[in-house]
Amino acid sequence: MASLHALFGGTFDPIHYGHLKTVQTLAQEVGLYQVTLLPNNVPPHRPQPEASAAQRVAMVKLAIADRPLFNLDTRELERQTPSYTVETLELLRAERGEQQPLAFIIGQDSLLSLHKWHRWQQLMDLCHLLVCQRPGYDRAMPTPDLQRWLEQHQTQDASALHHQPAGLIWLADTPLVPVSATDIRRRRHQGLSCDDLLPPAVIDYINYQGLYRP
Ligand SMILES: Nc1ncnc2c1ncn2[C@@H]1O[C@H](COP(=O)(O)OP(=O)(O)OP(=O)(O)O)[C@@H](O)[C@H]1O
Ligand SMILES: O=C(O)c1ccc[n+]([C@@H]2O[C@H](COP(=O)([O-])O)[C@@H](O)[C@H]2O)c1
Repeated sequence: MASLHALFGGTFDPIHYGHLKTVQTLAQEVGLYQVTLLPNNVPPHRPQPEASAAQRVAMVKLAIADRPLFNLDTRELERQTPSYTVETLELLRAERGEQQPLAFIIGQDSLLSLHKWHRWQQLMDLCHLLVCQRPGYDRAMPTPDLQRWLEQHQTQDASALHHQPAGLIWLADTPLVPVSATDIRRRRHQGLSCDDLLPPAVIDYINYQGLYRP
């Protein structure tokens, strides 16, 4: 069986240490050798990003240049329709076959609103979910039905993620990293420093491009 392929989708407006540090720890926890960053083009459930798709990808490239765990898949940028995860996973499944273990990484905030995603119940037929903790978000699901759904899929056996193609949820024990792209954009708009929140090369790019200006 091929090894577990993990994807990490996001708007990355901009990419930051909340993404990079949590996923680096997650990779050690479950044994991931490669994590593919998947920047979306048209985020389904939020206003359009401030940075263009090209700028968001440029920032991702700078952030991962010295982090060999990560690589980049720009396929969602080729679709002008909303970047529905289920559609991207269907394409990957078709390419990689039924038996390849595939995982999609999300933060706890995304898990809590997963039931609002396009065709959300089909996601578990296509991938595992690896969920990173995030400060300020409840660990319990918003309704008893959703909590039952979570418990039906949850595993505490990391090796199962590598041996089953899809259908499991791993609630990771990753550190709480109190960084969000919203906060970074707000700090920039207010003229505040963002040192320590994202890689220096990304900060240089933001300055050079005049992004998130006051
Ligand atoms: N600090 C963090 N800890 C854990 N997961 C995170 C963190 N920041 C983002 N994520 C997760 O990374 C994925 C992509 O996030 P995204 O690019 O939207 O960043 P964000 O900081 O949540 O952005 P915004 O503040 O604009 O909503 C989402 O699944 C999100 O839950
Ligand atoms: O498929 C959906 O309906 C859907 C709804 C919300 C978010 N997503 C995906 O989840 C990932 C994180 O989203 P975001 O908005 O937190 O950057 C990103 O890959 C999005 O395209 C997907």
